[in-house]
Amino acid sequence: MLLLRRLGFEVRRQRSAVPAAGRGVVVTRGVVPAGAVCAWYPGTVYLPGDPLLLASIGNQFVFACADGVHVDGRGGGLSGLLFGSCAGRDHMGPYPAADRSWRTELPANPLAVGQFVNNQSPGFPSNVRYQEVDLPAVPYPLRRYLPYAWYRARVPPPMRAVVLVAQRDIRAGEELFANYFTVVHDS
Ligand SMILES: C[S@@+](CC[C@H](N)C(=O)[O-])C[C@H]1O[C@@H](n2cnc3c(N)ncnc32)[C@H](O)[C@@H]1O
Repeated sequence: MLLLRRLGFEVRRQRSAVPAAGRGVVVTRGVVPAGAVCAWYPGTVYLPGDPLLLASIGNQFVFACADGVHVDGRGGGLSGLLFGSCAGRDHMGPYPAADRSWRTELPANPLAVGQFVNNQSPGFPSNVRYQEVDLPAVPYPLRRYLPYAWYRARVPPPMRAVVLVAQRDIRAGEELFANYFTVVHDS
């Protein structure tokens, strides 16, 4: 409801319209205007060379950025444990280092569901695109809202984020589809 009031739309995980594709992300209310950020792709962020092999086994949620950085958006299993561990390691005094709730069915940031956006396919053309964003130094009191943790300790800013941007107006009832092989990088 808050999302609808603030942004004019709401997105949720739901069964995909694509047969056998599992769940996807659907606009459930309002309209996502063209150019709006409509989801975040959360996860543990791996720099090139970081050991992702074990966490990537059977994992459909590893997002490869154009520069060799990877975001592991799987909320369960080893991936989920690693995210919790890295976020716990980076906790600073009273300030959580990250929003850990994206791994649950009720993420505190309702936009942190981008890892469930399905790939375009015949009859289901893409209506969103991935955009990599390098966030400048985020003050500690605000990091609790970010669904990201570095795998590696003590990585200086910027923090990598991946968001999904609407390519056109997307109306209630429509599912979000991306092209898994197209990424835009902005610093
Ligand atoms: C990042 S996950 C997306 C969320 C996934 N649908 C789920 O329910 O967990 C990517 C996986 O979703 C499925 N998927 C995505 N797009 C698809 C499509 N167009 N057709 C069939 N399966 C798809 C594939 O199994 C793929 O490996």
